[in-house]
Amino acid sequence: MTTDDGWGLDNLPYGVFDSGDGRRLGVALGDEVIDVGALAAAHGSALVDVLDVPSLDPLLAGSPALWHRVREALTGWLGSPGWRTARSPRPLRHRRDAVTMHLPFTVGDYVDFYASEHHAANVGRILRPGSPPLAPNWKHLPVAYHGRAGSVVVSGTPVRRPNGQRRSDDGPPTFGPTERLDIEAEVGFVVGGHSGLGEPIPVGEAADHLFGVVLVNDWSARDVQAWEYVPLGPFLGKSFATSISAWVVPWAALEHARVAPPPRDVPLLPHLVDPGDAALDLALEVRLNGHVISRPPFRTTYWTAAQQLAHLTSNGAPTRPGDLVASGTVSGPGRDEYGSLLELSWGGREPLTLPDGSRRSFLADGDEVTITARAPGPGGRTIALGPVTGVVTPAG
Ligand SMILES: O=C(O)/C=C/C(=O)CC(=O)CC(=O)O
Ligand SMILES: [Ca+2]
Ligand SMILES: [Mg+2]
Repeated sequence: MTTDDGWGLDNLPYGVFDSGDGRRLGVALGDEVIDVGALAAAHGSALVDVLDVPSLDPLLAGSPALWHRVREALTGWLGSPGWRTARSPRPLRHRRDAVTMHLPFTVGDYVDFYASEHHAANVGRILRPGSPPLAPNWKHLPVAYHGRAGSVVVSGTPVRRPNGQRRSDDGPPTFGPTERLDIEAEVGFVVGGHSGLGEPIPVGEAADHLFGVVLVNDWSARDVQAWEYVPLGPFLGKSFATSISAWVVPWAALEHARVAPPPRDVPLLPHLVDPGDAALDLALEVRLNGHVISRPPFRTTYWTAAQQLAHLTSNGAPTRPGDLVASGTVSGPGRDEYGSLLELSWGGREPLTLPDGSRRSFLADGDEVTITARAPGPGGRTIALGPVTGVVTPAG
């Protein structure tokens, strides 16, 4: 382990691992996963109640004060010399590449935003040429739809090409394997605590409800989506699988990544005016079969997590621990900064050529997609996020 591989003490992302005898909560440190339940037990800490458990759920149900206390304790224990030899009920350390990772928390409600202006404008240009790239509402509220929590899967889960109904140019629609299977590189916010029915979260308090961040690949079947989504929005074209990284980076670890969002072009209604440093400087990288195909810069995203949470509760809708709020596809202004193949191949009209000579507009069976990210940490060090990875398997 080097001190700046992004997996140092400044990060300590949470995950659920199994080293052969069941699921346990851990944190990643270097190339190891630390059994935090065993660590808390070794210190005789009452935090075993939320750490010696098979999921992040108990911690997510707690308060920001508890999240802070846990992080302080972990940083203190793991930062003290000799921690590796502490007497513990079971091994404290496992190699990260030798354990199986599971979904780290029970996903509550899943909402998918559309917060990147570059992405939304590109999609408008590709799918609705002749109309303004952005709909009239776009700069007044963060557009979103409710997704399907039950098909959120952990990184590494194979993604089967979905069947669906597609439009046909010269006859009735057909049903079969999607021919336009796409990725969407996104950032997901993991919500903790509760906000009650009828109790909107003020934009200035939204950060108190953000436990951490995952990377998301919101796999999308573009042909199914295009045919089905008028007028109610995405349904089966996006509900077959959404992959999230196994590691949840604590919100507190991203303190040094907070930056000002892009300038707002139109005045916002008061409930959406967020604090000046509410955006995050995350540099994403998307690989297809090992080759980098895009580097989306999350800091260019127009709507922040605080605005998304304020908007989604502004009608009094409650939140629950484990809600997943995804940013929507992250695209930057550059051609090599787009977060979907729809944009990278410009609607399929300009296929990508991979270094092995093969060409792609959309995904082929056997393709592997991996998204990672890095953020600035304290002292010039970095914080690693991800990976979220998945291989496409043939339709059933
Ligand atoms: O504007 C459209 O017709 C389609 C938009 C999307 O598919 C984007 C979406 O689902 C949200 C996102 O990830 O940005
Ligand atoms: Ca999406
Ligand atoms: Mg999806």
